[in-house]
Amino acid sequence: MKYTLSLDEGTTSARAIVFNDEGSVVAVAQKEFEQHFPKPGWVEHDADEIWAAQIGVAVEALSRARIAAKDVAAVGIANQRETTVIWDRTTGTPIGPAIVWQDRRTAGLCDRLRADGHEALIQQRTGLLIDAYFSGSKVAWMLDNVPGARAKAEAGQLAFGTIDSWLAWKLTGGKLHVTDISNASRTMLFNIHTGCWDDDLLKLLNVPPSLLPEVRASSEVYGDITAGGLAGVPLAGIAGDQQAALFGQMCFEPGLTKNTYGTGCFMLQNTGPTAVASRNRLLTTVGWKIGDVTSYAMEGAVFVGGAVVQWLRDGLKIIRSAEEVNALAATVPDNGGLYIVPAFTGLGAPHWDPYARGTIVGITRGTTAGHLARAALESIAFQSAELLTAMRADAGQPPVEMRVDGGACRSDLLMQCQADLLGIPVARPEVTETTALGAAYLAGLAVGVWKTTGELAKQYRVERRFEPQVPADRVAAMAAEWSKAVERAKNWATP
Ligand SMILES: Nc1ncnc2c1ncn2[C@@H]1O[C@H](COP(=O)(O)OP(=O)(O)O)[C@@H](O)[C@H]1O
Ligand SMILES: O=P(O)(O)OC[C@H](O)CO
Repeated sequence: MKYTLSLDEGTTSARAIVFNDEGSVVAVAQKEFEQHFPKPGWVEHDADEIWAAQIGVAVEALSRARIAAKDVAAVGIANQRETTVIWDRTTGTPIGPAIVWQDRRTAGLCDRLRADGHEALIQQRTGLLIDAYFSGSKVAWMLDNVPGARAKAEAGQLAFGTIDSWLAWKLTGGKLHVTDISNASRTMLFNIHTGCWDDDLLKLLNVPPSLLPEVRASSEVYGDITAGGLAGVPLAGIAGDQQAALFGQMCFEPGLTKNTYGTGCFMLQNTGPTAVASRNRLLTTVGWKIGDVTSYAMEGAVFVGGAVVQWLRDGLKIIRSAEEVNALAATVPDNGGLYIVPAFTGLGAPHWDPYARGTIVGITRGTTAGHLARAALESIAFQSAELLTAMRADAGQPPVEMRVDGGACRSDLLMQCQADLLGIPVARPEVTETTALGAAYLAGLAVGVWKTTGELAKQYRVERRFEPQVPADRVAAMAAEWSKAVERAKNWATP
């Protein structure tokens, strides 16, 4: 039996999962790490804490699977994307906290780039819209705000990486400074058509090229791991977690689409070897590169998805665990006219408003905690439905079903609501750890555990399909109410 090990480094926790060659989960280990919110709109992680959590759970997963490093054919990484780390090449020490993808501190810089007329160039080269979400402005901020950073960067002493690069560096004791093309495509510094870092964009953001990792394919042997517990195992797969989930959902053909319900929600459609430019404020991104072939995807990103449930748990304290939201929401037959727009860190696609903030509208004397729970779950489904509306308007091939995964897809209530609002079936697979599965597949393909994507596609199994049950005119009325609520949330915080 050949095993693959996935390191699934998400926004709130590091997970390690051992898969067998049938793509089934053999063992899981998970550790949450701390979220730092030093100022409104700022979100930071400690990169050293992430590394300690990740290597810890990797060792624990092997032990739970009762296997050793020698039994592992390959390791794959799937990571929270865009989150930016800069570290000293000699000491391996981060120069400051990692700036997380949700962080809005660079919204002003992004406003200036837009005002100076760079939007069209950036969209054409990178497939992205100018937004604080992506790594480029975060790198610029660190170089300009961490004392001494710019001089060190110009002297070639610093390395930049998204979390995949950071983990690859740590796993190999500083031998590898690499990223994969799917992660590079989220930096706003990378040309998705030429497959190279873009000199014009590096100049625009004043980022010295010496900082940058080497861009590699998503499935290849990058090098052997040296870190204790995994020593000798090849690192052979890297992808951003959302692209990894698209791969793990076996969306190998153009038109196949998935939505992941984690901290945020990320809807991606495979568009094949063509980078399709969006006319509806979605993103064009690299799905993966295997051999010489690059596959592209169209993406809609919602910043707060499952995290609204965490807010009910940790902020309002009206539930004790995430799954309790479902029982609480079931105490009411409908939302009673209540809408929560969880724009806690602004709004992503298709609105792209960094100054939007969370809003609750429609409160009456009859509003209960049950209505809040229901409105929270519905907000996840409404935001995702907006993504599909944009995707339908853009895509040559509107999706015929939505493949779902991520922590919050466990909620049957949410999935039924989602099918109703999307108007297409929602398919929940048996293995919902599709992010990790995608990274395992990418790594396993590189070392011959599996030979082709056709072989992988045979492993796809649906656990439950949710069919739309609400008439289209009722859905349209609900969507109109939601849009009114979104307008109330927009443009609230002061730039
Ligand atoms: N049964 C559930 N019902 C609704 N939401 C849930 C449920 N279980 C987990 N969640 C939500 O899913 C999210 C966790 O999903 P996960 O895929 O682990 O996220 P991430 O990879 O972003 O850290 C949390 O935000 C949590 O609130
Ligand atoms: O950690 P997740 O699963 O919420 O994913 C975060 C995304 O990669 C951000 O772009």
